[in-house]
Amino acid sequence: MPSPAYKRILLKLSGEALMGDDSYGINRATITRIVTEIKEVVDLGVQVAVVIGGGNIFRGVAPAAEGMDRATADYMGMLATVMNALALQDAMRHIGLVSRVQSALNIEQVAEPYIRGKAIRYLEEGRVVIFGAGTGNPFFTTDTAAALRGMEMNAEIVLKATKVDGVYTDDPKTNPDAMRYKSLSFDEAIIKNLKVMDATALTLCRDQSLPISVFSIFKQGALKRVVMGEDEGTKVLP
Ligand SMILES: Nc1ncnc2c1ncn2[C@@H]1O[C@H](COP(=O)(O)OP(=O)(O)OP(=O)(O)O)[C@@H](O)[C@H]1O
Ligand SMILES: O=c1ccn([C@@H]2O[C@H](COP(=O)(O)O)[C@@H](O)[C@H]2O)c(=O)[nH]1
Repeated sequence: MPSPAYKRILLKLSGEALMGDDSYGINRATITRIVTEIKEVVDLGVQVAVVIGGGNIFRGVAPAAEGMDRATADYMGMLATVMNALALQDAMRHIGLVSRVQSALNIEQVAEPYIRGKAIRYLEEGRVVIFGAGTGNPFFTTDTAAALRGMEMNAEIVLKATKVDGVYTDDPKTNPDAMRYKSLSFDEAIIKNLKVMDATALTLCRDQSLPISVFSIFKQGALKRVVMGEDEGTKVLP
């Protein structure tokens, strides 16, 4: 029986992926499928830390945020990720997966604060740690939070589970001729401005030699295939 390629991963889950076919919010069947896939890799002995995005909730209120002070809108976005983190934890509990939510914003009646040592301890105990509220700072994204927490957790790789099945030469949603990379370097992704992940996140990962794997969360079994080191999605490498 082949063993997983990684002992500890940082999984960045797209907030929008939780919508399933709905136009906003959290789709129950979709979140259940996603946590079931996470459980499969936890059952292989892989330590899993999760950073969750907020696009499914935040983009729904985006029209109201128009013209709003940027930092205020960003705090709203971070709170949206806390809601997703709680929903994810609840869905995990339903399938018998034990997790802990840590928030980068102090909201202690709702979630424990982010404490690096405690998070690492949870991972060593086989618990999934879900990081909410991104980095806790406006003007950043949850991709950057994934890079940051990935480094802090000493994860071997950041897995970006998103709506597309890899990094393309151009945005595949707007350019049907875009071609998918099997792998590419951080420098290439940054220089060509391939917007699948923001430049701050890419630069952080490059500087710390933390590889990234981009794959589709809609593709059944893709997470497990990436964890097993199989050919799936795109790898961004130092
Ligand atoms: N060169 C590219 N290759 C692949 N995807 C690209 C590229 N350029 C732009 N994209 C777009 O980037 C999107 C993924 O990044 P995005 O930040 O929007 O999502 P996310 O971080 O997964 O979600 P969320 O913000 O909801 O958490 C894809 O849906 C795709 O349309
Ligand atoms: O560190 C962070 C992370 C997020 N935000 C805000 O939240 C939303 C939702 O995050 P996504 O990465 O787009 O899923 C984001 O648009 C920011 O407004 C933040 O300010 N700081």
